[in-house]
Amino acid sequence: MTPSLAVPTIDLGSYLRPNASAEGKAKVIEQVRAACSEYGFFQVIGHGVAVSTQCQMLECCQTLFRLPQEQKEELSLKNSVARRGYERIGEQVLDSKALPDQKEGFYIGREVPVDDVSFLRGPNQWPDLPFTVFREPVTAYYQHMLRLGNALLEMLAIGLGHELQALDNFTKEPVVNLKLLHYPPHLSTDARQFGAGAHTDFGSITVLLQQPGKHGLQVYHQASGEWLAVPAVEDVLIVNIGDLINKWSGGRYSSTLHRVINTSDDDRYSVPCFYHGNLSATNPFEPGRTDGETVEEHIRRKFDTSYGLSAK
Ligand SMILES: O=C(O)CCC(=O)C(=O)O
Ligand SMILES: [Fe+2]
Repeated sequence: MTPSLAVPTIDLGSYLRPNASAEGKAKVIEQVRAACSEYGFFQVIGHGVAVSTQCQMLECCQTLFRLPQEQKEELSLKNSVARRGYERIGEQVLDSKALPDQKEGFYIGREVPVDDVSFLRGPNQWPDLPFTVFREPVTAYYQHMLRLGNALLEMLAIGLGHELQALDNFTKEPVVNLKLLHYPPHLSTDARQFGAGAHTDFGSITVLLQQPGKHGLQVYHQASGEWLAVPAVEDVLIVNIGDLINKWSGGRYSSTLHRVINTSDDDRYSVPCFYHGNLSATNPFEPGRTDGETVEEHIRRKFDTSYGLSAK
């Protein structure tokens, strides 16, 4: 691997701080713009999420995935119109040329009343764990992701030369989903086996929390043709562009291939947060240009393919 190549690290403090100067904000926006066009990925510090909040979120992963298998299966996402709940190992195929993913997952999103259920909107399937052990810390982390996601979208929009009002419809009641993930130790010697096969993310942006020291994420760098390892470091979150922003930015922001091989000899937990946006929104940046597909149509297609619900 070329030693100088690495996914850039950006300190968001100069943008997010309440008294941030216009100059400080402009610098962050430019760093984000440059990272999104070359890598489609960046590492963030100064994001405002306390280390203790991150640790609690990762502990929730461990507690959840250690529940008996049948208890997890009872919460299967297949029983949920809103697509909340449990995905067993091998249930998702992110790369159709690879073997099924060696990971189990659990989707949690905004809690919507039972009488208003539709695709990606509805109640969560909470596991039978004490409120303070699971639901409370997960909900607290979710609120942070919502705030950070909205701020990142502002930076992206400004970097593309748009007014913040462009985001108004798109960020109204947005669909934002956490996915708790568990990768068991990687034992297979088959080169087609990954924890998560090579894929681009479906939605707008993803903010990823990794368990410190449990490395495994690799990002494809188009210009050099190399897979770059992104280390799992305490208090560093990873941000990447999804297919929607790639399409809506006319390819100026790249939604980059990435994959996971758990290289840690141990269980690996991670929590991506997928910011999809308002389900009925279309391209907020250049309405009328691109295909007019709504967020809902796009995400439904991607979901159905990767869970084998429709012809590939
Ligand atoms: O677990 C990770 O580090 C990344 C997971 C991922 O890329 C995904 O779920 O889309
Ligand atoms: Fe991903």
